[in-house]
Amino acid sequence: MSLRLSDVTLTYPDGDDRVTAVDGASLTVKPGQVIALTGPSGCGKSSVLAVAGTLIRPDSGIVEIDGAAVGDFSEPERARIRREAVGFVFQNDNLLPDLTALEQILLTVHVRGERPAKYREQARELLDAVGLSGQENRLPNQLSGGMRQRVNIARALMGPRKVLLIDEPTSALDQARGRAVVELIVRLSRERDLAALLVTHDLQSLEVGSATGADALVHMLDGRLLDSEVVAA
Ligand SMILES: Nc1ncnc2c1ncn2[C@@H]1O[C@H](COP(=O)(O)OP(=O)(O)OP(=O)(O)O)[C@@H](O)[C@H]1O
Repeated sequence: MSLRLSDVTLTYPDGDDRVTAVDGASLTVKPGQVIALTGPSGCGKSSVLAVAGTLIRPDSGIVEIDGAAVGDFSEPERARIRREAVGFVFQNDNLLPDLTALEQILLTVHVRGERPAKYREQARELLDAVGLSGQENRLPNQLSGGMRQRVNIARALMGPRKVLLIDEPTSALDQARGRAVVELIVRLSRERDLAALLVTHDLQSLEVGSATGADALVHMLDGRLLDSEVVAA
């Protein structure tokens, strides 16, 4: 199992009190599977991603990445898992204005303390995989919104990834481009055996249960995960 949350609860301080953002959530995402998570603003979707990606320790419950219970890990070990095994795609592409598409991807290698030169070919292959071959020397302001999001996705895939966590990837895109980005995430997750958890309000782009769409849609309300609509075998 690549990503498993078991009875996870997360609270945040709220004045003298605490607010419950995630309330006993359990979820399994298998390798090659894309599970979409949806629900009203403030229901806890981003908090689920943060816990799943080891950015926040939950109050209780177990988070397993590739079979390892990461709650037992020290902070440096959790940081290593985050750098190596987990790819994040956020709503805004967060690309650095002075770096080319290829350099954006190689930056993740640099951050891991490795020599980027060794990974140039792999970074080029990733740009090919997201449909950006020939665009590697472009700066962000020379790319469209959809292309920037593709660089963002390629960057999240650099390294020995097991889990892909995606927060509202289509919010800055029109519907056709949004659908293409979801299709891309689904295709790459299946090809690379990644467990992908995708938060979105954009239900139209998901095409749940179709060949190119998410495998299942899980609704969230007040910190709780409700039944999923379609669950792939
Ligand atoms: N750092 C924080 N400190 C205190 N409360 C927080 C913090 N982050 C989130 N919350 C609260 O936790 C709850 C869940 O927030 P979260 O951002 O996970 O929801 P969401 O479903 O992702 O919302 P949105 O769709 O608007 O991004 C909300 O009540 C929110 O106000």
